[in-house]
Amino acid sequence: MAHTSYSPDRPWPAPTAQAPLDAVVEVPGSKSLANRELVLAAIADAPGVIRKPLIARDTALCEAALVALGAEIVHAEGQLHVAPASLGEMTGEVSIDCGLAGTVMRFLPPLAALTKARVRFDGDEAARLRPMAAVLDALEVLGVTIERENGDALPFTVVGRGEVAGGALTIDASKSSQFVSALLLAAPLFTDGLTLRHEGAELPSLPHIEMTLACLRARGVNAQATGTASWRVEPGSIGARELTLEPDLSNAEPFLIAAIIAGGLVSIPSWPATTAQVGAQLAHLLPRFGAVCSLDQHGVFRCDGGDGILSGARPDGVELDLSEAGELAPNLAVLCALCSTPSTLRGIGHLRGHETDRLAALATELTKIGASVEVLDDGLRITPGEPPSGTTHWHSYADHRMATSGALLGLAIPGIRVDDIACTSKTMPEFPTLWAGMLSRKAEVAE
Ligand SMILES: O=C(O)C1=C[C@@H](OP(=O)(O)O)[C@@H](O)[C@H](O)C1
Ligand SMILES: C=C(OP(=O)(O)O)C(=O)O
Repeated sequence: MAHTSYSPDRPWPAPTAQAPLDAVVEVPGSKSLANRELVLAAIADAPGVIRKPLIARDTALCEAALVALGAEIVHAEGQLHVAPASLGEMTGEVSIDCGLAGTVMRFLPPLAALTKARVRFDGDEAARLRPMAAVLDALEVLGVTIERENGDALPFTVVGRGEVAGGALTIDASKSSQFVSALLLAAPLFTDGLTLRHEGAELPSLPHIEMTLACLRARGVNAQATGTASWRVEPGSIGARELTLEPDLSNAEPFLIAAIIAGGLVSIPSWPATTAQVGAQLAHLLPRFGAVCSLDQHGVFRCDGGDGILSGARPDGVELDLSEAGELAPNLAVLCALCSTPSTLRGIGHLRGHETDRLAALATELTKIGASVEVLDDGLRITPGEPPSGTTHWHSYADHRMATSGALLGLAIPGIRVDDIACTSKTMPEFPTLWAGMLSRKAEVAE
């Protein structure tokens, strides 16, 4: 897999923006769609094809896990061909590396439960801190044996019996919507399907659950929300598909925000007219910071940052509820630190269980660049300050969105060094190249 030559020992000098931008950025495929479609293709009733597949660490791990469970996956001429697994026939000892991918550690255990194998899951050191209880407890309630080595977290072994009865289940998904998605994705193969209910403080990232339902329905599965926090998936076969992956709209975010900081225009082609991706919310989130956003009939999404923050035109701070769009929060937090007045981001307490504790990480790193950050129960209060001169070491915490946040700050603040830009390979190995390409395209400045 493509990696940059930067590493924690060789920090990435984040480039500053020298002029307003005029760039077209082709963003690779959606991680969330890719790993849902990979999982569904691997348990479908016939072979399928994914065009424009995402080639990144999270998808590579998902593919390897599905192959370990018996699927056949072949990359050929920019397409991915998937021959489904016969889960019920799989026996023996299987080992699955989840890396740091939430979608792998949550989506794969219910599939493992449908095998007759012992499937051990582990991942990066940081992955062992990510919440898993709701999926593990749910599988146990459904009669699956889980051998736990670390309490509620990775590593653990799923001991499959070749079938899962399904039926009615209540879980607490307040720490991650992926618990709900994980169970819904496997539910058509449960003998009685699944009637699932969330009971808990809040339910984050609702659009990601809607994405799961949409992916299931596109394959002929009867999958519905039956209330604001309840769902029903009927048992039955999962249809095979040939599909083209949409670009990752959440990974478009740092490029679009770059236009707000540097000024000028950033365009993203192939933006879907309708989509289940939460990144579509950027169309109304970015105008809160003064951008003008539009989507034309050819599928080009444009973010016009006008003169840009670098010209001295700093937008007012914002009050945002990001409970639906938590994955957009780190890059928006950076933008808040460059505003003229304080901002509050709410609805994102669950970011403590993401790739790192993102609330703590953002507070620590933004403080280094002069902001005052208060960590709230469910978010962050960010008061902009005076950036230091000299070098600032921006720590990525192995988190791709912390790394892109550092790159964004570097546009405005000289001397930012991102310690691990290569961790963007989790969902977008091309990030450093795309970033450099974007910055090399400057707007014509009228004399
Ligand atoms: O299902 C998915 O693809 C995702 C769901 C969300 O997780 P949480 O509900 O844990 O925030 C999101 O933040 C993550 O980036 C991807
Ligand atoms: C939370 C994220 O990832 P994951 O799918 O690993 O949960 C993310 O990409 O912001």
